[in-house]
Amino acid sequence: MAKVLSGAGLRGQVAGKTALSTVGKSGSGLTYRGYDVKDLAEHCEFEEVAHLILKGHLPTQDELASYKAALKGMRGLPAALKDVLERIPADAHPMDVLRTGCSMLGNLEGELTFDAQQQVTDRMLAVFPSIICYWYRFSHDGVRIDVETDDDSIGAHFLHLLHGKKPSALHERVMHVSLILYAEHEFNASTFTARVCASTLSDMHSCITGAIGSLRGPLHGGANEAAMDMIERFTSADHAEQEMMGMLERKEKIMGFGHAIYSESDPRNAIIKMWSEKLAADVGDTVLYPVSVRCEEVMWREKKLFCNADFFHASAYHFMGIPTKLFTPIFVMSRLTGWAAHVMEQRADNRIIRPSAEYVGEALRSVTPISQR
Ligand SMILES: CC(=O)SCCNC(=O)CCNC(=O)[C@H](O)C(C)(C)COP(=O)(O)OP(=O)(O)OC[C@H]1O[C@@H](n2cnc3c(N)ncnc32)[C@H](O)[C@@H]1OP(=O)(O)O
Ligand SMILES: O=C([O-])CC(=O)C(=O)O
Repeated sequence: MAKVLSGAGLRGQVAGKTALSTVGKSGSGLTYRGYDVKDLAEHCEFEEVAHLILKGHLPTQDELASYKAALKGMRGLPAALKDVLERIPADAHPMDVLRTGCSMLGNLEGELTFDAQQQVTDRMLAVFPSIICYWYRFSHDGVRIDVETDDDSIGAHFLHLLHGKKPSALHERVMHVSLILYAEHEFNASTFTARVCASTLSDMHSCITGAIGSLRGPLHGGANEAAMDMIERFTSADHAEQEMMGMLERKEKIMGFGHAIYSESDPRNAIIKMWSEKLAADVGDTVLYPVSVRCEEVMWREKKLFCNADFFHASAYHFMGIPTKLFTPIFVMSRLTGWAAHVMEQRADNRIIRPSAEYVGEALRSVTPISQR
């Protein structure tokens, strides 16, 4: 049964055109430029998908090699950006760090004309893992890390900087899958933020900085972090069930479940769940994965609510030793591709986005002089 899309939150209203992805179309849950996300997650590396989304086609072997080499060469941080990152306290939220980092990059290496849009996007793609890990390691471990690794991929670069050693092949593969799953999703809240900003003919860094702010909230990208905070409180599957029933009775919102567009499942869930199970076996987990599975069962049985892309990302990232507060920044490292491609698409056929409001305030009245109020 299709979800009824109407009501508040602009639900069900077409707000523009896109050739980038389809969300919730029957027969293919999610496609990027016509390719099923399942197919992409099975056969591709994230950089191939980034190339597809940003440059319009899946790369050849040579194109991929030169794209990766170009990205590898752009991982370094300007000194002024390092200075800024070193001043941000350890208890800041990493999403705020990334928002500031992106904005500062716009001051140092601004997009002077739209001809530079691909170049500034590639630079952000290469440097976001460096920004987040440089700040994290400096503020938490007191070390100034060298961010210019020779890792083959963005995901491996991130894990290498975070843990100080090259990741295993399994972890690198999971990062590819995760970044592919998060890369693009039509007119979600953060992408729409980016498009609204783009429609004023603003610069790429402003569009992306705004989108990071929208992704941060727990109703959107922040749900992977919120889901982890919840599941790590549960000591067993039975305990999870008992607590979930209480939360449902109290009508609490349970993060990582439900979706604005999908009605019965999020096609990304089965994929990340399968990798979470593999990682659980790899680390010998006997609690977190069974807890997560029970949460999924209870929510479906009680409310017909299903896991969205965020829920099994929580356990998967945890099994790879990633601190919970870095979960949503990983989403940014990936969704940047979708955001930037939407900015480019908006610019290519632009009209300022400016809807109307239904006025529900006071009728016309006159101002009483301040002495008489
Ligand atoms: C990658 C992503 O951004 S995916 C989304 C990540 N966000 C989350 O996981 C946060 C939790 N989920 C939610 O808050 C919502 O499901 C959203 C924001 C994703 C979608 O919101 P909406 O489209 O407004 O949800 P929808 O209209 O389907 O809600 C129907 C009912 O189910 C309830 N519901 C929806 N999701 C949940 C949930 N996770 N837990 C409990 N109840 C829920 C709603 O409160 C609503 O109840 P009501 O009719 O009594 O008011
Ligand atoms: O589409 C949405 O509303 C949220 C979502 O799943 C995403 O942005 O990946």
